[in-house]
Amino acid sequence: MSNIIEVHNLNHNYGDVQALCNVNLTIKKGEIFGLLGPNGAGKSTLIKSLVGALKPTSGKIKVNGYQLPDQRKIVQRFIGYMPQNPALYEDISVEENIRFFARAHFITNPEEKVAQVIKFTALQKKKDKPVRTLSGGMKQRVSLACALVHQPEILFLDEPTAGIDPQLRQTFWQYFHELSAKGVTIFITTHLMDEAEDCHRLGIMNKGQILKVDSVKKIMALGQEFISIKKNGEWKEITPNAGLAEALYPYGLSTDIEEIRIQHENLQQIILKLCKEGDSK
Ligand SMILES: Nc1ncnc2c1ncn2[C@@H]1O[C@H](COP(=O)(O)OP(=O)(O)OP(=O)(O)O)[C@@H](O)[C@H]1O
Repeated sequence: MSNIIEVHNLNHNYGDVQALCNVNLTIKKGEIFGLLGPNGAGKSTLIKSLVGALKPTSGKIKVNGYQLPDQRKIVQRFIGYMPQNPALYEDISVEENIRFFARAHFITNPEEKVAQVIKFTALQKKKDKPVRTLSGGMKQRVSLACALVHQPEILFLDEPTAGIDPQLRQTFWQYFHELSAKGVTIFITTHLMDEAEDCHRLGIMNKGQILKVDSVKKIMALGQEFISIKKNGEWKEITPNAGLAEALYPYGLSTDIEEIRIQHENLQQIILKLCKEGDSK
């Protein structure tokens, strides 16, 4: 798969705050890439730089071969961006909002595309309602429809499912997988670990730096195993340094061992560990 996004030595300062420190990253065409990290890690700043909304302090960004921010007018034609807070016109209808975004992209057959995206995001029943009358989750759905109406090749989603119910989250992820299967590249930030596990690759960010980029499987493999053994009604925790068999050997297989539980560190714990390791460097 070819690289659709290339970031070299990217830095961004807001006055004294260094929000991005020497970020290097490549994103492959058609992948779902998840960017994770604690609050203030720099995720939104990176997304805003990648959509051409922020001028970097230094470094290079290439999206589909075009340089940012200089060629942002061209880049913005084939990318979609769903910001963290929906940027919608509250007093006009759902359909008029989507039409506005369609016209802003000068697409051919705007009415056809508006109708298609309303159907895709299942907004038919709400299309005539003013946005201000919608719930937060519905507004997120409209925001997604606006980001999709010009059929972008790359979709940037900044916490698209924050504050929405599990059913709608599932629907959104169904859309993301459908789009990815059609070759759309998806760059997403999330704090939700089940969503992160649905991505093809993950980037872990902290304090403006990318600490790790790898497949979900390889990042999960960084986790440790913990063994809990219940003997005579009491639990004892052991952390195997070598193999499982070696860790269990001293306990034998006697009948007074009532239960053995083996747990693997979860993604959240692995991310926290990577951030802590990064802090101590
Ligand atoms: N407009 C701004 N002016 C000054 N500092 C800013 C601005 N926007 C962000 N920052 C700072 O830059 C750093 C990175 O912020 P950013 O919003 O990119 O983080 P984030 O990882 O997206 O956080 P969150 O998970 O809370 O959305 C933080 O220290 C933040 O306070």
